[in-house]
Amino acid sequence: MVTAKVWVMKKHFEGFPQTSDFEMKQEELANLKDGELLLESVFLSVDPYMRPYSKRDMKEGDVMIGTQVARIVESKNPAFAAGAFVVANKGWRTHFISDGTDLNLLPAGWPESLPRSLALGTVGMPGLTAYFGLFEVCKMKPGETVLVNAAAGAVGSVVGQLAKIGGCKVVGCAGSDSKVAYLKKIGFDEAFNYKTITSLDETLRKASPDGYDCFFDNVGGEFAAIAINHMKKYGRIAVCGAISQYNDTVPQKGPYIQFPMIFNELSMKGFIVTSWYNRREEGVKALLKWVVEGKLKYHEQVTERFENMPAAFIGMLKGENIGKAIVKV
Ligand SMILES: NC(=O)C1=CN([C@@H]2O[C@H](COP(=O)(O)OP(=O)(O)OC[C@H]3O[C@@H](n4cnc5c(N)ncnc54)[C@H](OP(=O)(O)O)[C@@H]3O)[C@@H](O)[C@H]2O)C=CC1
Ligand SMILES: CCCCCCCCC/C=C/C=O
Repeated sequence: MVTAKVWVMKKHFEGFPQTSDFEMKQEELANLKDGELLLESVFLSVDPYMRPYSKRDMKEGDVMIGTQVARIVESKNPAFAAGAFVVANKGWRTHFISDGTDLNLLPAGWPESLPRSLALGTVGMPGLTAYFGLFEVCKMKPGETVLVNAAAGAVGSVVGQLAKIGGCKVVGCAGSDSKVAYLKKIGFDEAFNYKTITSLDETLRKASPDGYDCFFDNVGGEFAAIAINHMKKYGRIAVCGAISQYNDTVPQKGPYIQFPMIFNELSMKGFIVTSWYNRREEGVKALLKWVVEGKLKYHEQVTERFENMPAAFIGMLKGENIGKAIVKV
């Protein structure tokens, strides 16, 4: 009999999540039936979507939602061998049982030199968000200028690098000087600390006096309200996230966007990455290839121990991560 540790959301978050909103519990797993697998989580992901999705989809006492890279400990399913690694969507759990239908094996030929945790980051859901958001939603073209916020994070750092690979000028912002230095290191043309500038309007104008063709928006709120006025004619905005609003208890009221939308004939499209998962394999293959070739750099903020899942989640929401926030069990 295997005992799994799980983290439940004890209480719905009010404003910023607190460690006291979580509780660690134990779950006894049943013996395996034919066709089933026993898996242990090796790396778990903490992501911004968990905050708004907890409000929309979860009730108090539910196991926290989330994905993991897991190792198959025991298999009674001929399609999966013990020892193989998969990406699963089983929530904050150390161990779980699956019938295999909801698992994705790591791509064949995953290089030994690459951390498997990349399957939760640059070569996983956040990387795919950047890939489909930039190429399909923004419809980025060579020679254009791309703006991205939360640029040093899991999605933003890939957006900037893919835009460079695609022959664009890239402007990014992040919340600390060390993040700005990281953006320069991975090839951003212009980068600034949005917390220390005196005027976002002036900074955006200086970084690209002609404006922006594409705006990959991870932040929403006031930043987006100002950035929209810097779009070029026929500019495209991918509404990917709104992290500046996830912990609000009172909804923000912003300036209205109709004038810049009309006068510059802008396109603005929200998207959810999983809607593109019919092309997941294509995206994973492309991202893995760029990583292996050294064209797509990655950084991970690894928190040790399953016990620290809530701290890692809260830290990521506060901006403590450069690159992808990961927990190593
Ligand atoms: N639509 C989709 O399918 C998907 C959307 N997303 C969205 O993409 C965005 C980025 O996600 P991801 O890359 O995983 O996360 P990150 O790795 O970027 O981590 C979150 C970052 O957000 C920044 N941040 C936090 N609060 C604020 C704030 N008030 N204003 C500005 N920045 C803030 C912090 O960086 P800093 O120090 O720079 O402030 C923090 O490090 C999120 O909005 C997320 O919800 C992600 C995946 C899929
Ligand atoms: C099969 C993997 C499921 C992971 C769900 C990820 C959904 C992300 C959508 C994000 C929205 C905003 O952050």
